[in-house]
Amino acid sequence: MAAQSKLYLLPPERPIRRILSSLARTYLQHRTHISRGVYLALFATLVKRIHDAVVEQKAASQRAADLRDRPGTSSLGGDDNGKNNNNNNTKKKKVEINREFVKNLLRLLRIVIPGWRSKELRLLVSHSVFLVLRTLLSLYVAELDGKLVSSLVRGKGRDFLLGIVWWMIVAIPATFTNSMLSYHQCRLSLSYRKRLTDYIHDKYLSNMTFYAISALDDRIKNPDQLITVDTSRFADSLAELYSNLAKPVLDMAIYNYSLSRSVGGEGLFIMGLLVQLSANVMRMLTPPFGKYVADEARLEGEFRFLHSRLIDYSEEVALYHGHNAEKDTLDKGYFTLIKHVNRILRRRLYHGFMEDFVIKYFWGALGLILCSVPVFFRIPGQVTQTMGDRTESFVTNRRMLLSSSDAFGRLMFSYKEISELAGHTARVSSLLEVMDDLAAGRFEKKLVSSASTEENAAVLSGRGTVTTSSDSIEFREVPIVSPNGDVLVRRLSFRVQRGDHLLIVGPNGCGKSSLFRILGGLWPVYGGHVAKPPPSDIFYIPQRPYLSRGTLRQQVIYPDTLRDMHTRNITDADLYEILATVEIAGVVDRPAGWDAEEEWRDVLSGGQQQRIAMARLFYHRPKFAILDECTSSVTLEIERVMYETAKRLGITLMTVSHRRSLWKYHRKILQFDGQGGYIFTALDWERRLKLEDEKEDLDLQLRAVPELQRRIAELTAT
Ligand SMILES: Nc1ncnc2c1ncn2[C@@H]1O[C@H](COP(=O)(O)OP(=O)(O)OP(=O)(O)O)[C@@H](O)[C@H]1O
Repeated sequence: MAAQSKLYLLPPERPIRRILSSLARTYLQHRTHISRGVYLALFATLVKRIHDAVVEQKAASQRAADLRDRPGTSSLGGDDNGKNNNNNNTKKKKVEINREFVKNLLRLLRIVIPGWRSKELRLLVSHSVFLVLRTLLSLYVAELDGKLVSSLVRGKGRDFLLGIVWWMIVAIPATFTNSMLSYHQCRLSLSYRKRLTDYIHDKYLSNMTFYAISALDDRIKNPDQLITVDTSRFADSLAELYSNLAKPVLDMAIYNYSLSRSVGGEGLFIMGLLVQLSANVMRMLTPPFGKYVADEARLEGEFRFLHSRLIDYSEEVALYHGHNAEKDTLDKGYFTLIKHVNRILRRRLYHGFMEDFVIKYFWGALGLILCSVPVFFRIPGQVTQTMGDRTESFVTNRRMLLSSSDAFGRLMFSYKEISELAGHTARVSSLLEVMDDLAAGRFEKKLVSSASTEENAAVLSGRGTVTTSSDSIEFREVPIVSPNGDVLVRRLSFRVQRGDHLLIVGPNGCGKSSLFRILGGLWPVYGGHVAKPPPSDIFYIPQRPYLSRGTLRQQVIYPDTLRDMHTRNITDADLYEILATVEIAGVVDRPAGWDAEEEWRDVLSGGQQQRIAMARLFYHRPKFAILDECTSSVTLEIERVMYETAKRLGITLMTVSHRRSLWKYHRKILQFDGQGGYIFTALDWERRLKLEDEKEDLDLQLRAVPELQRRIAELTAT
């Protein structure tokens, strides 16, 4: 053993060499104990770091909980009786590889890999099997390479040829493994995306989150981009990272083990330290790529939104000849995006330069030094004598080292990839977090200055109640408050029973539509009590009717499906009759009839769209209908037909309109003055019309007075 542990230094004459030689001898005598000590120390450091991290994580969670529980920073309730969160200090989150990232990533991982028996885990396992297979094959190829070169150096043609045959045979499983690896990566990415999209869709389309996210909250500007693009990028990045991390880690472990056997564990350890040191320096100099990625995704989303806005309003913009103004807006959006992308490119350039220098050249030199160890030093337990053996060991070691340093390089590069994953994780997590907050009734919106007055703040801190089993609609002392804290009406009280057709009037922006948003459960109730029938008994028709994607039939029965229609025993002939009532049955005469699919918003005129919306009301026959300026584009005759049919079907109408022609269909009136006041009373429409006519006459006469005075003055002067 002592003889084996002898280290030969060439040449060992000088005193310093002698000291080194005796030190080496002492080391070799106690080699096992020293190694155990070093490994134990490393293990203790690792345990301590993990313990510190856990303690700090707990403290951070406690701090976050304290902040959330503090009065004034969170709101109560959900759906109908929540209230606004007045916390305007929207946190600017840093995108970094920190505990927050790990926490978010773990949450997303639980979504994309929901359990031990999930398809995703099975895919990961088989992916890992192929990863191990590939590393083992590469190891075998490294040894084969060494043997081939050794046979060449020794001039053994038969061995060489045999080696080549093996080389070709190994190529078959090797190439298959490579293809399977990329196949698994793509499958994993797709599965992750599907899981995440399903999860987000479930949340986004429940509790009216899709409405609240844009109307009641300021934090997410473009949920469409987050759901479509960022989710996909996160899935790609996660699937890619697994192979980019798992493979190099595995490679490094296996290659380093094999290398340590031929070049000695000490050399490898020292080299590992040097590499770690330089890696730390590199990490410190690495720009925050995660934040850059998140910012780029946000800017891209904003730029896309500007384009989709132009498409939505193309007709209006074209009629205004607003293309130059729109071009300015688009150019500005694009410029901001490109400026950011250019900044990232420049950072990548400097970073790439540093990375290449350290990884390829500095670590390459270290590798060569390491490979030379068996040539200049005798490693305990190794017998290296002939030129052929030395060549074989050098070639094998060099190949393994190249693979190992390539693996380490990839691990280093993967720091950048992890940063980018942190960016995608932050984006997707922010969406999930906001959706959770909205579901719990916590909103963050910039408030108007008037919201901070004492009186308004008192209104905003209140909380109302809602019941959904009433046969009438009643507001009892309910404040009308816009999402940004503007108190439009302090206490509104009225009651509409079935048959009490209600007309709502008032100046623009006084809160007429807001009343319906509160009634529909879109806005929170800050006080008083709202009693209403269940949602299925109230139907809403806006001024600009919503036309969904799908067939003509689906436009009339929306949001019912074909199956719902059949359950209700309604046929196409019934639908035709409904369309005939509002004089729009002609649309069915298209070639595909009821099954015609078009972008209905573009192919129907404004008036036709309003008629379809009215037909929808007659199909559903609810107990109450909210008609928000929904006849503004149709003739008085069609309007008459619409109102009379609705009343005949027993629908109680709540109309917002400035048209006098509609007064006669209503019994009650709710009149806002635009200053926060209102009158709720019976509507004697004939008397009211007469009074309005009289008032208009007097107004006209009053307007003529200055002209008459001027004329009298002229006549007096002459
Ligand atoms: N999502 C929103 N976020 C913030 N403020 C809003 C929102 N929707 C409406 N408001 C504000 O609430 C106020 C009342 O709006 P509302 O739509 O109820 O007016 P309206 O009386 O129906 O007016 P009009 O006759 O013009 O339709 C307006 O000042 C408007 O700016």
